[in-house]
Amino acid sequence: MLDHMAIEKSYLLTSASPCNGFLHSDAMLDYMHAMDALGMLIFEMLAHGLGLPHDYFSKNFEEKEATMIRINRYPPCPLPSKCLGLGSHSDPHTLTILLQDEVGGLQVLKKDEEWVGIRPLPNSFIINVGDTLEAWSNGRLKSVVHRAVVNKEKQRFSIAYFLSPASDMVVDSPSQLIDQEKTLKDTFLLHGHNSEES
Ligand SMILES: O=C(O)CCC(=O)C(=O)O
Ligand SMILES: [Fe+2]
Repeated sequence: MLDHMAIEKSYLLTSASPCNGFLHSDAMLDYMHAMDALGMLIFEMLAHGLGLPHDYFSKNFEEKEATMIRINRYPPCPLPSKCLGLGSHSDPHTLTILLQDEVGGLQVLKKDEEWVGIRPLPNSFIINVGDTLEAWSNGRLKSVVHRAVVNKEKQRFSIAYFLSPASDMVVDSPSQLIDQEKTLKDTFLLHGHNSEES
């Protein structure tokens, strides 16, 4: 079952992570399959909202060799302002489905360059549009810049599932999303933020 999935594990700040048992487990594979299904549903809703055929995005995700999962662990830090949790970045993929625990630490950069904390909500996912989907939608969907900060008391976990189409697929904006105001050139004007992570 693993052969069509690329699994990347990343333990931030430590290599002694209690996540080890989860990797390669049935629970992990079940989780990834559930995220694939949720991702396709979201793609269909986005396509509908953009006036595109319902499978416009989702039909490109048969190949999953570039889709990956990452488990992030952020240990507590006595001097949080001096610690790098996960630095400022946008996700380069299409969609990120992020599950975070109750600790909190995710922040999003608003247009006015202010960082705002994303309060954890029980039983919920955070869905990020990535750079590839921003380009694919000719800039209609925005890839958001975000980071994760740490705190003094509690360790924090998050699980990020990054959906990607086949790695050799040419991402081309549909003609329905190109007009006088949104010329195709805009597609390539992705914000210059660093996508060093993910
Ligand atoms: O841990 C978080 O809340 C953010 C994780 C993230 O942005 C990532 O893994 O790309
Ligand atoms: Fe991210």
